[in-house]
Amino acid sequence: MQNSKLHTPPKKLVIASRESALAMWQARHIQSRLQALYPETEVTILGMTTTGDQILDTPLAKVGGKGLFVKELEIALADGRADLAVHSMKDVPMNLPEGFILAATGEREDPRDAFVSNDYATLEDLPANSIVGTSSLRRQSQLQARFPHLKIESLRGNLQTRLRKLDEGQYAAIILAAAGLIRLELGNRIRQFIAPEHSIPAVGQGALGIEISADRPDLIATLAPLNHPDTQVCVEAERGMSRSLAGSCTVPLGAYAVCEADSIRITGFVASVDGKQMLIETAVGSRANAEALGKTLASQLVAKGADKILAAL
Ligand SMILES: NCc1[nH]cc(CCC(=O)O)c1CC(=O)O
Repeated sequence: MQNSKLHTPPKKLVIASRESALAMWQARHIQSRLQALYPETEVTILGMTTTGDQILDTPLAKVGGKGLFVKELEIALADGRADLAVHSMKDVPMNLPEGFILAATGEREDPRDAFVSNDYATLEDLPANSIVGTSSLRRQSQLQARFPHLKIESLRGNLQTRLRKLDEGQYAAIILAAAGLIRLELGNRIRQFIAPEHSIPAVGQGALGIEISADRPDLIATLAPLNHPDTQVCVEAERGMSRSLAGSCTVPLGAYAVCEADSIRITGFVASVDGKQMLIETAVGSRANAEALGKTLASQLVAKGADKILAAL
């Protein structure tokens, strides 16, 4: 933290953000942190629409995945309209395009998936053939493994859109990330938090990513105080696992890491979409090499046959 006193921040900082309510909450959160750190700096937000926000009728797995939510923001970073972009880490591709780096990982909110329903208090209460909305293959596979009698249907759109579709009666229940609901003060919509053992979260779920152009190394010291070291190493381990398995939102895969004193404990899974094949492994290793720990976990999964499950997709 002494750094922030020693180094001179820029006079202006522009934050690129998607315009969804959650993205804007996250951008404003980072804006106020920066403003508190650097009262002399003018910190503004540049709101933008991304391709991912526009294609709402197709599951993400089919339209090309995570990159769709970050590309327009990266163009703004590259051409100097913005200095930093704030993302949900979950939406950040495993490999950033050349010329971009993650400058900081912001503290994780609750990483769990949440059960949201107007008619049922828990997943266990849903009658056979109930329609559950989610477009995440990760959520689908884990739900179907425990509740093969449920029907999963696609559900896209930002949080408000998804809640509206639930309220219109198209679904008996939907599954959302608790983090987004909590941040938008919609935590009262959560009927049940699904334990990470039952729904292993998405890589990076609940964490924030701060991306900059690799041509702006001057910003690294400016943004360093936003980094949350425990979140950073855990997300690094999760991303190491996913990267190693060439993971994206096109495959049913998840990983969740927690810090324990000097080590990290990470649990990850790979499954078939119907959840009938499900591999879950845990690895514990040093914080000092989080990415390598993720790779170790990936090789444990591969040793159990993960590559066969992934190839069959
Ligand atoms: N894929 C969209 C997305 N990206 C981040 C979040 C939630 C917040 C987070 O994980 O940080 C969501 C919505 C959801 O999955 O319900």
